Amino acid sequence: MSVANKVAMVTGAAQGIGRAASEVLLKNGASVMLADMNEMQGASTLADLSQQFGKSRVAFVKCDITKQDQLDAAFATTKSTLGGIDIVFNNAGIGDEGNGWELTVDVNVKGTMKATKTALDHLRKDKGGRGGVIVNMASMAGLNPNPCGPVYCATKAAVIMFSRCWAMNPDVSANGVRINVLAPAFVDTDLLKGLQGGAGINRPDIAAKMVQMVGVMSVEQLAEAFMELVTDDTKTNAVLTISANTGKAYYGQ
Ligand SMILES: NC(=O)C1=CN([C@@H]2O[C@H](COP(=O)(O)OP(=O)(O)OC[C@H]3O[C@@H](n4cnc5c(N)ncnc54)[C@H](O)[C@@H]3O)[C@@H](O)[C@H]2O)C=CC1
Ligand SMILES: CCCCC/C=C\C=C\C(=O)C/C=C\C/C=C\CCCC(=O)O
Repeated sequence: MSVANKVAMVTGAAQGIGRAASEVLLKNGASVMLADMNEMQGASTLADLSQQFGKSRVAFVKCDITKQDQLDAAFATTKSTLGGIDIVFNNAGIGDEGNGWELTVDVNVKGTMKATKTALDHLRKDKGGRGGVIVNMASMAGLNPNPCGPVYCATKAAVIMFSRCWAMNPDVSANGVRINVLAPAFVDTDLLKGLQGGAGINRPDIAAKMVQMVGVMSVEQLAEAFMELVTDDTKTNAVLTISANTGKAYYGQ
């Protein structure tokens, strides 16, 4: 599927991987709603991307994915501002193993689940949508256990299983929706800088060794992998792993 003239909504789009994915969608002719809870960073990213791609194809909506009313409003605004919705990248996520561990569960698990269910309500043809594709952001940490982030790893494992169960539901495929998962290892973003700073994780010394051993990818590499899951119509219920040292591989294939 070509993304030209399609409409996408990307959560966590104000920076990092979400911003890079939004940029590549725009480069390939899509319109993009940048959804993020960080209004200040969102406004700055919107200003940059509007300058590059024009004001008519990109917009920002404040959306905390843990809040159902904000998700409902974000989807409604996407449709009214950009003329529909075809692609949803549920990318927003955090990693805090310390005092904020429950928020990690709320954002990564409950937020992603809420956003997926809301996306299905807007994309499914039997619900008035026009079909499309949902990509949910997990992590290789959801497939490979490590001692640094038990909560984070568990949340990403939940994202993988939740997404795969929905993807294989015949009511989803029969109504034109594909669901895929992106599961990267380390990427050069603020989230990784937090990990490298040792904030909110267990055994930062082990985490530092893992990062050194596995290597770090650019956000552009992630944007390219995301586009593969969006544009390849044969991909549904696919979990694309990607890491600096081993490259891309489809889990279980
Ligand atoms: N950076 C890495 O090494 C890896 C990141 N990931 C995943 O990629 C996704 C994006 O992470 P990065 O770009 O690295 O992080 P980042 O910290 O640079 O960007 C995350 C964005 O999500 C937004 N966000 C956080 N909580 C939110 C909420 N409740 N509602 C809406 N927006 C929210 C933030 O404001 C921020 O703009 C996350 O799900 C993360 O777990 C997965 C594997 C590796
Ligand atoms: C681990 C604590 C989480 C803190 C959040 C910060 C960064 C998140 C990074 C990731 O999601 C990637 C994490 C782990 C990668 C897991 C395994 C790497 C193995 C890769 C390989 O074998 O090539």
